[in-house]
Amino acid sequence: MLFVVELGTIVSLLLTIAPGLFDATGSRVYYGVITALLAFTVLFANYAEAYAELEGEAQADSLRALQTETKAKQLIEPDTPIEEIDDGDIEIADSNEIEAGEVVFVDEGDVIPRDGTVIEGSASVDESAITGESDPVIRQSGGDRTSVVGGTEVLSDCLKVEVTSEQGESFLDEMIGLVENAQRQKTPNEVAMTILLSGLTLVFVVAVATMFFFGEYLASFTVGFAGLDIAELVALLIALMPTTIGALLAAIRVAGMTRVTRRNVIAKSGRAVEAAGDLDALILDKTGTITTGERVAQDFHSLGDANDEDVIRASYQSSLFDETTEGRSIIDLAEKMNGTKADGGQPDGDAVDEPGAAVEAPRDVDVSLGTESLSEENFVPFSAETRMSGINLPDGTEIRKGAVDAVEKYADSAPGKLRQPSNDISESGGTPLAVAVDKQVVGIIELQDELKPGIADRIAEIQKMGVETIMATGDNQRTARWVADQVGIDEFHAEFGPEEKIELVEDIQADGKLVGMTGDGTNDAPALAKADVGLAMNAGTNAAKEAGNMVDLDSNPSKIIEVVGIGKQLLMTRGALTTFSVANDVAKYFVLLPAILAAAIPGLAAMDILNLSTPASAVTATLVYNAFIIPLLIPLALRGVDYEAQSGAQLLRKNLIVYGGGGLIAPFIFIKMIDMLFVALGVFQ
Ligand SMILES: Nc1ncnc2c1ncn2[C@@H]1O[C@H](COP(=O)(O)OP(=O)(O)OP(=O)(O)O)[C@@H](O)[C@H]1O
Ligand SMILES: [K+]
Ligand SMILES: [Mg+2]
Repeated sequence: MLFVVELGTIVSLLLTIAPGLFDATGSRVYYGVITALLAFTVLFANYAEAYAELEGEAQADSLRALQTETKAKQLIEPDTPIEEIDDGDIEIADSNEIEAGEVVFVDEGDVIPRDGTVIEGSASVDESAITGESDPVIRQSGGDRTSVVGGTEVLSDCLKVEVTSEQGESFLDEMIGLVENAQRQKTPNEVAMTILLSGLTLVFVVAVATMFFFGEYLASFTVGFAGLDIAELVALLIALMPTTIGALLAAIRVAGMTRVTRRNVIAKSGRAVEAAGDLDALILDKTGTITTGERVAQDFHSLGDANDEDVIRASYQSSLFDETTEGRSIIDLAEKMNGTKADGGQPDGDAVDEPGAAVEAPRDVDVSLGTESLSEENFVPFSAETRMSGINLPDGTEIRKGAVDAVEKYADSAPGKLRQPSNDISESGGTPLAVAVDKQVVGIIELQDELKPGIADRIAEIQKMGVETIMATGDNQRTARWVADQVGIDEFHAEFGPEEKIELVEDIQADGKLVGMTGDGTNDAPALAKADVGLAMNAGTNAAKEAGNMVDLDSNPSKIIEVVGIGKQLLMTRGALTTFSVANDVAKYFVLLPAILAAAIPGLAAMDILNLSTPASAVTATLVYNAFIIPLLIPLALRGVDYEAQSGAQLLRKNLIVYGGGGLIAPFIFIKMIDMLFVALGVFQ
């Protein structure tokens, strides 16, 4: 399209130099003015594109500024336990010399040399360099918070990190490349739109060319009419072409991506942002997305012949090497209860973590937690597939804890009483974990989580946008139902492992729908990769970050709700400006046609509702409007049209009225005003 405008500019430039060319009759000044206005159109359209590229460079530069060179403490013997590491075990190296697979020690105050996975330790890390968020975050081995980003600083405690990326291939390097690329790359919708615009352009070229020959034909028998003016026909062609939207497409895309980046989300492609705006369904997991994810042990319940001590001891032992949030909290609670008497919380001499610390349910227990002989080799880590974790004691005793249905299947016998207490826990939104010793269920651990503040409102907002909300959780049916009811989610699936999550994504896609999903775990990675919008958490695992097409640097899974809003706004802005642009073109047609053809067909004067001073003034005023509307609309393209959560049909209607109606009227008003200005200034008289 821009090419046609450029050609038109050349034609009118030729006329300016040699006004007699192509039998034209206008003055050199007139053609000069037309040439200048066409050149401005080209300039403004290029400016909008160039702006898009500059913005991409600026974003890439700000990411580049985060890359720092530091010293790394390489571990000579990677297996050295973290608490035994001293100066003799480390070798200082430049961070750029470290290779993937090597293990480094990062102490309090050190900068993490490169991206990696925490393999031992738990520390608070200042990630403000990449997230801008000043609150430190916890990074720890095991669970879903294992990934660390090079350039961030350990504030307290220390970590053993296995480096996962080669020099120049870190998360940031990759993001820089993606951001630079994404700014230039057209999205599939944009490509489709460009093809449509090119098609329209072709139709207009043919139509206007036909008009020229029609003019020649009229001239052959009309006295005093020498044919249509070539420069005026070029002006008509360019006024008719949807130049406005063509020029603004790139700026609209970049503005959308910039808005996403400002929310601390890195979108790997414009396509991802656009897809977010078109989502039909959104899959959210429960723990950590709808709830805070701080699923903490509150109480132990014994069942059958077992007593509280048995349950606490078994829970404690099975959690000793369990580095998940749940596992750590079980250890905390068991240590608190051990040595806390019901009569006043007096410690009785055994190991007490925080003397006098508030305990939810003080018990009269004194458990020998019996951990002396346990070692990590006997530990059975939690997995989302088994939904259990545990330990095998040296004497052969097997202890398992996990989701009630999973433990029931695993155990030989479950006391009949198991159902009632676990249902009670679930029906208040808690998660019961059944504990089994030698395949006999001995009790239940009560975990409690909290809903994220404001989550119900955010879900309602998504639903208002016409997006179906689906919760898929590994937790049990009752807990899932309770949470789903609390937050008003449309549909929920419980007891879902990673396989079922992928199948769910595929099932929805099979209906031709676009699906979004958030996740952080290695187990979410396949489903994240499958989803049309996969928002991975920066704090999550590296597998998830690679699989998703967006990464949230703040690791806030409900951020996808904002991304959906931004995507919708992007699509709406594009829709609104397209409507406006096309309506403009229709209006310009009715201004120009009578002006250009009046000499040939006097009857057309009736169409000239604006009653413009002269045909030359009409052509010039239209071209002024056509060129300057582009820079005038750049701010709107960048800011985005006002947006509120509404269904697609409502939005479409509003769009048509505001931007379609406005687009029809605006040219008439402005062109008339420019014409009046010309009259006042005495031009074209
Ligand atoms: N450390 C653990 N040891 C044993 N069982 C666990 C542990 N953590 C969680 N579980 C049980 O396994 C179930 C499945 O966990 P998973 O992480 O797949 O899903 P979730 O965290 O409950 O839910 P979501 O999919 O919404 O994040 C949990 O609901 C819980 O019953
Ligand atoms: K136009
Ligand atoms: Mg989980």
